[in-house]
Amino acid sequence: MSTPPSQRVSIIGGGGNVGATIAFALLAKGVSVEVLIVDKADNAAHGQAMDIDDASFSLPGTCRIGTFQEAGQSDVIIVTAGARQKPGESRSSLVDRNYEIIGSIMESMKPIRPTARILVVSNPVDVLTDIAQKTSGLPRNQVLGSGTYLDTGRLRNELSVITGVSSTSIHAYMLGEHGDNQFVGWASATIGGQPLLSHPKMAGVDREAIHERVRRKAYEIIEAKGSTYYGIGLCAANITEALLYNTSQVYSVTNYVERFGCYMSWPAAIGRGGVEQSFEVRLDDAEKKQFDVALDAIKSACAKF
Ligand SMILES: NC(=O)C1=CN([C@@H]2O[C@H](COP(=O)(O)OP(=O)(O)OC[C@H]3O[C@@H](n4cnc5c(N)ncnc54)[C@H](O)[C@@H]3O)[C@@H](O)[C@H]2O)C=CC1
Ligand SMILES: CC(=O)C(=O)O
Repeated sequence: MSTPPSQRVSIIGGGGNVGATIAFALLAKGVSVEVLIVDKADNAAHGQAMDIDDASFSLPGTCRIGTFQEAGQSDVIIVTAGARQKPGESRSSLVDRNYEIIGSIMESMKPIRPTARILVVSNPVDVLTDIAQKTSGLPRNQVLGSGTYLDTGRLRNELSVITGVSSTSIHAYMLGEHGDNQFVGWASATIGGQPLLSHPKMAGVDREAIHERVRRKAYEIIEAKGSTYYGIGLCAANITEALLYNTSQVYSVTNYVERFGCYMSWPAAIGRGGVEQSFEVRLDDAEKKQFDVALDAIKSACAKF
């Protein structure tokens, strides 16, 4: 396509696996957007941008390499830059390596367009989203993270196999933290208006085993192939689509929840302005305890920066 589309999405860290996969997923979904790949590794960014743009010949979007200044003027800025987990390593252990990267990226992009929306994907995503908001200076609703959207997809796939219902028709969320303290919102989960737990095929199911498989899925993939990128590629593309097309889709993203007093992975409606509504989710007593652990972990990590 010779004329770039009018909306621009920049991916900082797009020279790496996650950023490049998000770029490809956005274009492959048919989103009419100019994607800019920005990375401190120029050569990797150049290569990824050329390779991804090769896929655009039959699509409405385009892809090219970009600068930090151009990224700062984009409609949506996606951050995937930084270290990733080694096998067996937790997401939270990345914070010391990644928090300075987030701060320096925000500085390099300034002045940031006041209407830009920032989507953080780098880990630990809940804490880094808080740092991105503070260092970018943008309003809280315009700075969000991919949160437990990916974990929610993993959960719904598990539940789909058990119940025989499409994962898109199962309303169940992984909540709290995109990390070891994520938990399943069993008490609020429904299928077709019916509580999930009253579905006949859920009787006798080992719920703790499901929770553990979802919680450990990233570890398992990283152990086997070094990193994860396809799942998050599509999740981030879906969130970006909601931001560009004002769809008000509900995803469990990292968003600032006023009543919790911090960023947390929690269901929210996403539209052009960023986070439009954050929802109250009914928790049972066991889930309330898990919630407290996740809240405490995020708050104490954020307090260090
Ligand atoms: N939130 C989620 O669900 C997921 C998050 N991730 C996270 O995404 C991040 C990226 O993972 P991968 O793409 O696999 O890593 P990668 O190593 O393939 O790519 C990281 C890229 O960041 C770039 N980079 C580093 N510092 C930079 C800076 N200051 N400015 C610009 N670019 C910079 C590197 O040059 C590299 O190209 C990790 O933190 C990982 O944990 C990964 C999968 C899922
Ligand atoms: C790496 C990571 O955060 C995930 O795949 O969930």
